[in-house]
Amino acid sequence: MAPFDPPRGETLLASPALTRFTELLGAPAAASALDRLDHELDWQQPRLRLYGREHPIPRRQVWMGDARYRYSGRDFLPTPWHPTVVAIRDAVIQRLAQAGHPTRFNSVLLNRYATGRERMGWHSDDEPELGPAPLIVGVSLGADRPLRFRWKDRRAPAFNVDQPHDSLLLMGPGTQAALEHALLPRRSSGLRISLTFRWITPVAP
Ligand SMILES: O=C(O)CCC(=O)C(=O)O
Ligand SMILES: [Fe+2]
Repeated sequence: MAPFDPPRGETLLASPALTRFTELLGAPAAASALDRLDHELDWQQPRLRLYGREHPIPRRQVWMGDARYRYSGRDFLPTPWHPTVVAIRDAVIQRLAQAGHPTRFNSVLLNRYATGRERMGWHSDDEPELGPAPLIVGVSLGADRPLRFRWKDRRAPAFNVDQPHDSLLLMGPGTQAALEHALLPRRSSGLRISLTFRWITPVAP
């Protein structure tokens, strides 16, 4: 496969699959999605316990979708789907289907980074309710902040993946088992909103 075959995306890593697609929504729709999400969502800044002390997370977030989820040992009820998020979700599903990855999502974590100081620390999205080999898709709107990856077994150097406005990054099965990722602080950067779509195994009520 050519390194950049637009319908199939740009292969950044073959195994596990890390694939980037650009121009997901198109310029006018992407600009209005960024603006609507920024203004219409009830952005939260929960406090999390870390090494025995509580800190507000260094960004804002909204959990959205159909499935209850557990985070830091607590159960949360997600916010109902916002129409802009439904439109983005459906564009993601369509783009991935064209690329040969039929998939579905029942939840999304939206992250809002107001400035380059806001960030997300090293982690893998490997909670049990995501299943053994989840497929997770991140959509980026606004400032281009690279996602940094590092191998858990240090088999190769860490690397950055650029996440331009209106792009989609597919983290295929096996990514969370082999790699961690982080959104590190940047000296100067404007507003960025990311949406990471997942399938959470529904828990019995
Ligand atoms: O904002 C980003 O690009 C990273 C988000 C992320 O890793 C997550 O939501 O789990
Ligand atoms: Fe993540």
